Amino acid sequence: MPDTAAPASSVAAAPSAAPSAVSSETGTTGVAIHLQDVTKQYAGQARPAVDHIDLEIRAGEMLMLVGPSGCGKTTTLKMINRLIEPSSGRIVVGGEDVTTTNPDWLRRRIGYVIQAGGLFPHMTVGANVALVPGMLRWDKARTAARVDELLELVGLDPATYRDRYPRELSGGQQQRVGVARALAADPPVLLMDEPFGAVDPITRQRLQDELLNLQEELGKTIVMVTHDFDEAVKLGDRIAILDVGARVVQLDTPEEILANPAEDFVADFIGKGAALKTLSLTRMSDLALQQGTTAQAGESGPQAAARARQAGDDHVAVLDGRGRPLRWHPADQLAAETAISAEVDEMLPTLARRSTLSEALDTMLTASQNGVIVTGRRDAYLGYVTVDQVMSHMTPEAAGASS
Ligand SMILES: Nc1ncnc2c1ncn2[C@@H]1O[C@H](COP(=O)(O)OP(=O)(O)OP(=O)(O)O)[C@@H](O)[C@H]1O
Repeated sequence: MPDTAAPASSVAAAPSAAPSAVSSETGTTGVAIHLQDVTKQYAGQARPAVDHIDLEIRAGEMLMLVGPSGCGKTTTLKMINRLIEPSSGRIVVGGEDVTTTNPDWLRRRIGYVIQAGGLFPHMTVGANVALVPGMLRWDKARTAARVDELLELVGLDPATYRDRYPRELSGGQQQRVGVARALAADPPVLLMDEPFGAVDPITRQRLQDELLNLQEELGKTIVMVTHDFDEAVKLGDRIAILDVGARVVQLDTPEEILANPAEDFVADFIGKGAALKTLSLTRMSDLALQQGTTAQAGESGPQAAARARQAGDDHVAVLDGRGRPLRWHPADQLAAETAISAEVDEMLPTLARRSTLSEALDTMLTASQNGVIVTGRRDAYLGYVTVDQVMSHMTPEAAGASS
């Protein structure tokens, strides 16, 4: 992957009239992208890196590009925002032929995220996120509000992180800032080139979950290059499997690719574990969530305890003011708290509703808990599932049926 840092003009987003808020009501949602007979011939290379590719990416979908090293994934991705100029063919984004568009303008309409966030080390987190608003000449107040809103959106407390430098953040936090920066001007399209390639497996899983939750809220069109087929299965609405010259060997849902690989090439690529991987296709959202009793920090303990007793629950999920889970608390102990404390259990096992059942089992085993909390948009509590629910879903009789 011939990539190091993103040039300033490639970091993100939308035309100057873009709305300033990211929310399901006002946010810009995805648009379709169509690569029509696109070829890239690099100078001095015997064969085109991308050879007459035709690819339709649907509005609002997350499309994963996978394939062997050097098959042209990154070249295909970068032609969409013209970081690489196609040699021939047409690329249509949101109904508009962008092959003739001013590339700078185009790159502001298309968010771009690379490994480790591609942050500028000499700029604070806030300044990194404010890059595109700066280019679009937003005024100070609007930019500052937007920076805080985006940091919040990607799960970083603005007051804590806004003035830090990238070196003062973990890899996962840097990656979140990279996503915030790419979303700054609310672009309809996000291009992601191995965004989670540089982080450890646990952080990677968390970032994937966060991206799924974020995407549920934002509905962008996301095109992502990954080396990791499991990541493609987990995140992709559809997966494009490419061979040399970016030949599209199969373009379909993860379920369909695993069940019916189009060619021996695909079967080899997805590996012998395909049958097992189908287990990873069942998501938490396929299970009936248990609602449980919830209580908000600050409210009366005895009242919450009484609600739990009435519902027959011996534990209560304590939530913060935004509905995010803080901890599990034994109901009988709550009865002694006049106002329920906002104490956080750092080890509380939580998963996004689009996480897979194998991840749920992993999480429960790691935390030695027999249940896991399921969160949705902005990490808000949705309910929980128990280890028994997960196990019963994994028995052969349950395959194909939803509980
Ligand atoms: N700037 C360049 N000049 C010449 N050849 C290049 C250039 N960039 C990429 N290539 C070649 O084009 C082909 C496709 O490269 P590309 O980076 O798109 O593949 P990829 O599938 O993303 O690879 P990887 O998975 O290893 O990142 C490779 O053979 C590569 O060597």
